[in-house]
Amino acid sequence: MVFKTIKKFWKYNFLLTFLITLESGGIILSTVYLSKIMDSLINSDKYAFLESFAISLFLWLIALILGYIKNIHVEYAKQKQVLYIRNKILSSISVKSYEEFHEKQINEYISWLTLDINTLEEQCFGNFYLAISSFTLIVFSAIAILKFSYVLLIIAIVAAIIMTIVPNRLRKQLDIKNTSLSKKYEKYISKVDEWIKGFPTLISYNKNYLLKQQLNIENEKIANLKSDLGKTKAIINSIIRFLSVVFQYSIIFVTGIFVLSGRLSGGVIFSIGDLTGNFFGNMSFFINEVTMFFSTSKIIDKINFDNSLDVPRIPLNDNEFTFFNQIKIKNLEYDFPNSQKILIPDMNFIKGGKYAILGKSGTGKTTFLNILSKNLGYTKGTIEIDGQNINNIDTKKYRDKISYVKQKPYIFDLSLFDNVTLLDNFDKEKVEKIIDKIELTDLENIDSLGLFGKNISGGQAQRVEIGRSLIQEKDILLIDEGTSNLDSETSYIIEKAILLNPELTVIFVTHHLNPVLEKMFTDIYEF
Ligand SMILES: Nc1ncnc2c1ncn2[C@@H]1O[C@H](COP(=O)(O)OP(=O)(O)OP(=O)(O)O)[C@@H](O)[C@H]1O
Repeated sequence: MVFKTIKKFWKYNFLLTFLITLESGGIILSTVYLSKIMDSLINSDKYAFLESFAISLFLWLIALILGYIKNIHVEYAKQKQVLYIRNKILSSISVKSYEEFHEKQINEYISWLTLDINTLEEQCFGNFYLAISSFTLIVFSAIAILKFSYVLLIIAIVAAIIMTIVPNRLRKQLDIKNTSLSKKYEKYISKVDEWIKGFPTLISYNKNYLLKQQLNIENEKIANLKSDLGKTKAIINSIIRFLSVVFQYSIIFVTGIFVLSGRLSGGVIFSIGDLTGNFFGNMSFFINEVTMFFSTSKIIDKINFDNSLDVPRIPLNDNEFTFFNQIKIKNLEYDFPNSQKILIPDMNFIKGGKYAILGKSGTGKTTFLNILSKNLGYTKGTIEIDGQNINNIDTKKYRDKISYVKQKPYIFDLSLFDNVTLLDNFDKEKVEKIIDKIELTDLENIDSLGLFGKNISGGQAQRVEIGRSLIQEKDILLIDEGTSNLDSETSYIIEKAILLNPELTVIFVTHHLNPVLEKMFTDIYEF
């Protein structure tokens, strides 16, 4: 994904490589002029001294200006590319079905969008531009060294090869450790989320200490992994630095011999000192940067981007789906991955009918509603709507006809209005009518209901969920104990309003069937 991104933004990257190359050229050329400055001093040549001094300074200033322009654009290009990957991650999540989404822990997704993307930004893209800069400095230093003596260049090249090969095995270890740290972070976020959210429960059982105890176990694991990773990085760094010092001194030694034997002028020793410093310094930077670039670019590869291709998935059946007559459930069975089996009784739901589903806890009522709303796919038995198996109906079109009030309502950190409309453009009057119907007018002026509905009661949250499904005006309404937290008077008012809608087909899972409303149901099924 990282390479694809770099390719996609090739114009920026090409421009930056060009700027970096010019900057590096300026730096190295000014260094070459150092030997000229020294030679002019040795020869007491005033004019040559002034000329080479001015050129060297001028080249440095140019390199500084180019560096400034480059730095600004590096940040811009980095952000563009990170934004692109963020968007790709969001697309890959957005196209997931209910089942696909639940294959992973929710916090893994959060980790992709926070920790992983930050690692990419800092360590991967950051190192990419640094590596280009180091590489161009190495190449220009090599050319400059060649200008003085090919023997010196041969030593430099041999050194470069050795420095690249020696810590190779350690580099592979670094890859593995980086990937396992990223996975550990995903689990860590899950744990933090789990125990922080559960803290109010811990308080009421006087078990506050569990928060520290449980999270400290994870903290220690992360700390150990990080220090282990740091050790590997430090060893690689030290090996490269050691080799670079050895080779740098070798070159200065050989240059010294060449100067003493008259093959090179005395001033060269000054340039060669800087050039080898540049060559080996940047060689060790380059190796580190490339190592980090490759090891962190793999972090994002665990995300399956294939499903986020810009083309939409091909619908199973392109025909508009309309519900005319009846839904038939026959021999339906659901097997959970842990081999838990749910057997669902045969049922018929006629259009406009009102149905109650009763049954003991754990008998599969929620599972059935999840299958009927196409959240879960089924393999055994059939669900037919007007004779058409729902497996053959395009999921999006199917959901345009069906609303599902879940057992546990989810409230966003938005106003009541936005929570009901889910940011859709509904007519204001229509929304107000619904808010009135679910008896929540007193919440209308609150800025936000709070994350997970922390500013409202459990019963109010349930009513928001009901309002959300009613405003959509779908043909079929599934309710999973949607009024269980309401007082009997409010639940009576709301249930009655729903049951009085002649167009709506209602399938209502409940443990508290109101005896007065019982006669309004077309049929009652028992699980
Ligand atoms: N993701 C899952 N993996 C494995 N088993 C599950 C999963 N979800 C539910 N179950 C099991 O399936 C059974 C049916 O659960 P379901 O939530 O459908 O029951 P229910 O009738 O709606 O219960 P309640 O009335 O308490 O809401 C339960 O025994 C539950 O343990």
